[in-house]
Amino acid sequence: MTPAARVQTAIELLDKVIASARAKGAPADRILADWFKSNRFAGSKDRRAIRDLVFAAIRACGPVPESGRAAMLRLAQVDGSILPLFDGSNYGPKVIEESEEAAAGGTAPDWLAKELAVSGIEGVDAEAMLGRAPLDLRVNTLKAQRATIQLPVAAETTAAPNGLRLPSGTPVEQWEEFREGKIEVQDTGSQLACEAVAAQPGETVIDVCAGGGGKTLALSAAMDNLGRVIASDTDRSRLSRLMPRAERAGATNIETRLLDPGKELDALADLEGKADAVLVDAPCSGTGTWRRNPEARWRLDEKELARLVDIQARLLDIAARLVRPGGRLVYVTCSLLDAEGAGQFDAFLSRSPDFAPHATSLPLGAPRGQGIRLTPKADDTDGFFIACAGRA
Ligand SMILES: C[S@@+](CC[C@H](N)C(=O)[O-])C[C@H]1O[C@@H](n2cnc3c(N)ncnc32)[C@H](O)[C@@H]1O
Repeated sequence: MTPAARVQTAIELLDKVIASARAKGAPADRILADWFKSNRFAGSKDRRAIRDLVFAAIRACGPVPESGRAAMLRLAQVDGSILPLFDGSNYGPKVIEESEEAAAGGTAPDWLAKELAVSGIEGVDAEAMLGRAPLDLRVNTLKAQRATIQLPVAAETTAAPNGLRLPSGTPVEQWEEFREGKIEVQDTGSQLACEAVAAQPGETVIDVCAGGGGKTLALSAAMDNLGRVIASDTDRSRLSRLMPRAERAGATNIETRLLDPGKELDALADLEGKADAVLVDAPCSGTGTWRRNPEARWRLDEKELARLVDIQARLLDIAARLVRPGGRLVYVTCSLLDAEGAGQFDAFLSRSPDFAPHATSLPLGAPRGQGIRLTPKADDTDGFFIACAGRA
């Protein structure tokens, strides 16, 4: 493909990404993967170039762009090499007309940029939310040790006790060490959220929003397979991915429970007041993960944020009932918004006289409210809010 044809293809894919974000449909990654699968004429260099163009254009636009072409014109304003490719050549984008306008830049749609600003994220902190994420691994201590594991390429250690860092795009999923369950792909922030649970061998730990089990597996490893990890979620398909992963990781103390939305406690009733620790890795806006999913900011609106804030509050109250006296509750969101983080946790503490905040000591992050916040800018991790409270 010519460079101009790659730009035109990226424009057409951006149209699909924008439409999908508006309809809350498939993410950009999936849209690209589907297109590459059904357009085999695009070689690996074309695919890489198209992918880079699509994601660079997404990052370059703040609000949802009018069209893929407007998004590419915005990228052309910040990357001079693209402008001459609007040359009207065969398969290339047509020449720019005088009346054409580029999409607006910025970090996010205005309302969201304001929410971030009142949460202390603006300027360089906001820009870093759209940087590129490294590839972080967690060495699974059920099968290997960070100090001795041999990997095909050299990796840096991270601030997480079992963490390693590689350049993004390293094909770790093809490595034998991955297939053997010695390593898991997990962002450093996510690993530190598991550290905050301080799960001990022999304990009963509930991971209320376990999803595909990224954190569940880390909890099980921390417990050396001793005790119980109960992994629950309302999403059957996510939860169904957990047990095959647990098998690969050699994690044998995990049980799963599918929850009924609105009646979550029904499937957990036998554990009321019994858990040593309950982790609520709550559904959230994901504003901390834009480095990986930059178009996620186009999916969110005020109504959706309010819906998530309500669910988080409800899940905190459910989780509180599961904690035994003397036990602990850990609240985590991969969001940088106070409404989902410090503010949400303060509100929980003020309506829960049985619970008092616990100091959380982590090697990264800065205090925010009663918890700790990790940011892409300061910590080079996904953005996270992490807080812990103990039950009297
Ligand atoms: C941030 S994700 C969890 C990620 C997971 N803990 C991990 O580390 O891979 C939030 C999860 O909450 C789940 N969820 C949404 N509503 C829920 C509810 N009412 N009860 C339990 N889980 C819920 C979602 O299905 C999603 O898997």
